[in-house]
Amino acid sequence: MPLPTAVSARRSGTSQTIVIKLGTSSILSSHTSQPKLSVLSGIVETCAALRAQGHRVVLVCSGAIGMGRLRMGIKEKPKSVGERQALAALGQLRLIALWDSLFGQVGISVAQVLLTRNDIADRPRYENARTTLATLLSTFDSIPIVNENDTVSVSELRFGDNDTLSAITAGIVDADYLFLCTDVDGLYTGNPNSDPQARRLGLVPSVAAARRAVSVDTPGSSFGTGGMATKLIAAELATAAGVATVIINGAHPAAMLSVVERGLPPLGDAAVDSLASSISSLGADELAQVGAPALEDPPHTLFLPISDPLARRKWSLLHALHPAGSLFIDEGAYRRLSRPDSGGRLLPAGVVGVEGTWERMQAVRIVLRRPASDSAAGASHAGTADDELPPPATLAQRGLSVFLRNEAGSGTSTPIHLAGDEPVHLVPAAAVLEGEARDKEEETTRWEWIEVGRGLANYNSIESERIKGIKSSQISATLGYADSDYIVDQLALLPTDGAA
Ligand SMILES: N[C@@H](CCC(=O)OP(=O)(O)O)C(=O)O
Repeated sequence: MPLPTAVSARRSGTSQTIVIKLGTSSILSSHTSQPKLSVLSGIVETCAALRAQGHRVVLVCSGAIGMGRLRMGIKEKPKSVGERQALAALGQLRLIALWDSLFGQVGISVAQVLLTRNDIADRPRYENARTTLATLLSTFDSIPIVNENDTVSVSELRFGDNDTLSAITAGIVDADYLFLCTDVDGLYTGNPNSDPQARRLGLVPSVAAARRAVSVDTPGSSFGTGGMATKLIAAELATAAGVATVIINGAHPAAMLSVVERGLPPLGDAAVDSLASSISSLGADELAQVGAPALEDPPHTLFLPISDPLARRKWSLLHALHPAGSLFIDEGAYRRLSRPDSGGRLLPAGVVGVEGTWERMQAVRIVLRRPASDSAAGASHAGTADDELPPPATLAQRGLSVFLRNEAGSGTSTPIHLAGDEPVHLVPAAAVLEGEARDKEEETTRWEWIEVGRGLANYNSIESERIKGIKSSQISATLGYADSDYIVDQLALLPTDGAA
């Protein structure tokens, strides 16, 4: 089915697609817990004005749990998952009813879109969500209001925070702008309440540079799930998809009109270059340049879209589709994949292990297994609960158990944010593949596991397990059929720091 114009006519003329993310703190008062009606009305008026200028608007709105607490008169934060999910069910209804009534005053139809990661887990479902959103925007000229489907989402299929959800939504609808509304004026280098040197970043050409410039003590979204860390992740995801990302104070929604009217500075502009260096060097004089006068009114932080964004399919593969498992590859396979003529296809011969359960055409992680250098091994294991690898004699009896951990060591969840400076390390809790006989040398090798890319599986996980390590010419004899010579297609490699 051809895509409606909202998605296909990207950046044509002056009509833009604008995603606005509203956190709980933007819509509910932290003092009274009541809806900020004047702010909500301002958002409605701003959306109406943007649409009158020919733009399309998508809202990503938090607050279901907060509204549920308000409705049920619950003062404390809910502790159990069940309570949070039930309160979200009670509150989402109120939230959407409030928006429906406010937008109804200006004749705009709104549509509720509740998503879990599962809903965009594979290519067909991702395309389905894309078509639905595009149809809502174009055919029905409405404003989709997106939230996580908190009531049914289980931890491994959660987006986790609506900053990330909004960035993924922005990628799905090919947005031009993503506005992350919060309760401060932008991204600060420190906490302006306690640090007189703290500056608001104005124009940010590189999220990585901004990350180096910003201390962890930055304010923002103190009443919601996401803080500035999740906003930076969202900015990185969205700018990689070619979406200009703006952190702005949600208390003054009309400011978004000025930002869109002004447009983006020309890429490669000298001012942008000088700001790029000022942010990364952090000198006091240079920091004074951050927050250029052009961005003072209205105050905000603007992350420029990267000039050569990832192609849509590659972006969705790396950042939106939910990987159902992992294929572990050897260094030879990784070298072949890194060649420009690899065609993004992986032969079964280079696969040394399979983990997870998936069907054909689901996304899988491509994980490089290589002997750990001493320093890398030390870094990978620092601070882990399972610090010591099991002794070699027991390895063959243990099932493969790996968890993802980023450089900051922030836990065991699977991060979807993988385009940063550092590769994400898979830390082996037991560096052995289940049921696999290892020779002495293999058993004593300490492996390092690095996610290097993602791809779409041509064979399901059971088939993949059976054909791993064999030549393509043997697939037919092994499975009784051979639908493809390749175990994975459409493989996209992550940016690396020289993993091979
Ligand atoms: N989905 C949840 C909010 C999750 C979230 O990220 O909240 P916030 O940090 O306020 O944007 C809800 O509607 O309550």
